[in-house]
Amino acid sequence: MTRIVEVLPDKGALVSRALSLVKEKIETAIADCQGYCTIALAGGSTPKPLYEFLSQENLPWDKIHVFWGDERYVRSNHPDSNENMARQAWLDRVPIPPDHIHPMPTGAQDPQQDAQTHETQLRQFFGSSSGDFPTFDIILLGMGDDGHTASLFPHTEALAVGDRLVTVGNKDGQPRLTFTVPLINHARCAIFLVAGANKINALTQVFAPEGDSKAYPSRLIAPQGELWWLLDEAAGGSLKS
Ligand SMILES: O=C(O)[C@H](O)[C@@H](O)[C@H](O)[C@H](O)COP(=O)(O)O
Repeated sequence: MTRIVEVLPDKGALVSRALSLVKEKIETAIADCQGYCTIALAGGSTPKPLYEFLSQENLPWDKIHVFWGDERYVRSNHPDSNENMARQAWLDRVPIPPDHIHPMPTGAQDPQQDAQTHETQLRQFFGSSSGDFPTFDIILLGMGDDGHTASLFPHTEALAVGDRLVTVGNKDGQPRLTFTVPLINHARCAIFLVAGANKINALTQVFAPEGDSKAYPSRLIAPQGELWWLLDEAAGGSLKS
């Protein structure tokens, strides 16, 4: 794993840097790999402006496949849905083929069943048999002020799932669907976008040489390729010293 940390002056600069990096990684994936790019999106508030900027780009949309690294267990038209946010901010505004958009299913009223369904969908897309882990070109991640990422929350069972691609996360008793740690760690490139002073403590714990990964699950993220941390000064300024 190669870790790159960039601290940007403010959130606007972070989003601009993220745009240039994501565009670069998309173009590299299309050129270097299989002729298309697979990108998994993060939810939450930080990446939304990035998605809005991506909607204004002229990218080879027919060579891009979009997935989500986690999803709240709500209908896709719910205001809390990560799919809904990304479609409104980006995907509904560009000519990406509809079958290039691969949302996590949440309609079975059974999170375990939907997690298994998406696992099957991923394995079919990547042609990967059970036991191995497909490689996403890009996985975008946020980090909560508790150190969670995707829907891998502190001290939950999802952190220990090592034989699946998708599992059920748990936030305060509410189910979510999430990529597992090993799936994220098989990525060519994982990119954290973290902004705001409320993330200082969690970042300090995640970057500490020693620490409790169960308490700060973002410590578990170590992709086989590149791990990028794009931070604003408010969140990551103290890490520079
Ligand atoms: O579904 C989600 O909410 C995200 O996947 C989650 O992991 C998010 O990235 C963090 O909670 C940070 O959220 P903010 O970007 O809003 O701080």
